[in-house]
Amino acid sequence: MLYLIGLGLSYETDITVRGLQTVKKCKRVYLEAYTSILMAADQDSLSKFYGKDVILADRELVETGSDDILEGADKDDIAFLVVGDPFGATTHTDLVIRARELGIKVEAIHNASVMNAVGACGLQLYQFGQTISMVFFTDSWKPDSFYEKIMGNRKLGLHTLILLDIKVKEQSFENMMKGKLIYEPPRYMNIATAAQQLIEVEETKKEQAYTENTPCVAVSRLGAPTQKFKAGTLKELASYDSGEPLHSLVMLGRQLHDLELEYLYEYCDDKEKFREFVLQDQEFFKPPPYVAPEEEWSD
Ligand SMILES: C[S@@+](CC[C@H](N)C(=O)[O-])C[C@H]1O[C@@H](n2cnc3c(N)ncnc32)[C@H](O)[C@@H]1O
Repeated sequence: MLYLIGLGLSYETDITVRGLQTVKKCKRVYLEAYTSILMAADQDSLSKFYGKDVILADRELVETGSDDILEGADKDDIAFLVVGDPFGATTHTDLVIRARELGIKVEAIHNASVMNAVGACGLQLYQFGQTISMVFFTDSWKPDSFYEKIMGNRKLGLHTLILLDIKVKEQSFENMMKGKLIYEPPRYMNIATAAQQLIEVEETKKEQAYTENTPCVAVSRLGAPTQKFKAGTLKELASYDSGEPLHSLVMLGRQLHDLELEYLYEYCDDKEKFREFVLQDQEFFKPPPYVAPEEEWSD
């Protein structure tokens, strides 16, 4: 059996009881180590906590070497650990499809994910539209397909959860050209970079999917002891020091409920100013007032 086990967001002890019992009985335990990190634990502390070896599974192993992970899983139990929930954000459906092809049974043991824990900032999950991902821009590569998705969400008045790039086991262009297998230190996008890149894209597109005064919420280290939220405009967050990773950003939609706004006041510098920005931003994509059709009266 292949078990996909969610680890939750921060501590080694965030695993569920059933998840832990399962890990303990598995012959091999893999830790997916490239789409997220546990902020208060690592491979060694997990290994110690479970009392068994934990094998790091990088992107290459998961995407091209999945048969190694699945070897023997028709007879033995194998665990594949995923930070958050196995089906949160980046899903591991490829691995499940491959297991099915090989006749291997699969079971998922779920846990909290950024996709639901983000509700801790006070915004209601029901009011979110499509989630988007933002990658680090380079001088020559600035992928901006997220812009249309934000536009779509904002037209419907919905909030947008923006997940930020993580770069692990990346090679520099120079080392790649020289054929040297040297990896750069891991990089995690912070809130200021994400806000600056959003502003840069709007300045290029000029379609006003949002403006630099659009209110957003910075969500840092959800579920960790140092969890923090900051509400402000994109421009304000473009110079915000968000500290250690991980971070996500939420851009507000027009349909902000009064209770959501009241909750956010706790995280902004100036309530009145923030409220003004919210009201101003709600003018975008506001549907025209309803006009009843003229009734046709016939004698
Ligand atoms: C590709 S997603 C993986 C999500 C994970 N499987 C889950 O279910 O939570 C990784 C991105 O989600 C966001 N993220 C994940 N955990 C977070 C946390 N605890 N606090 C803030 N953002 C987080 C970050 O932007 C990070 O780069």
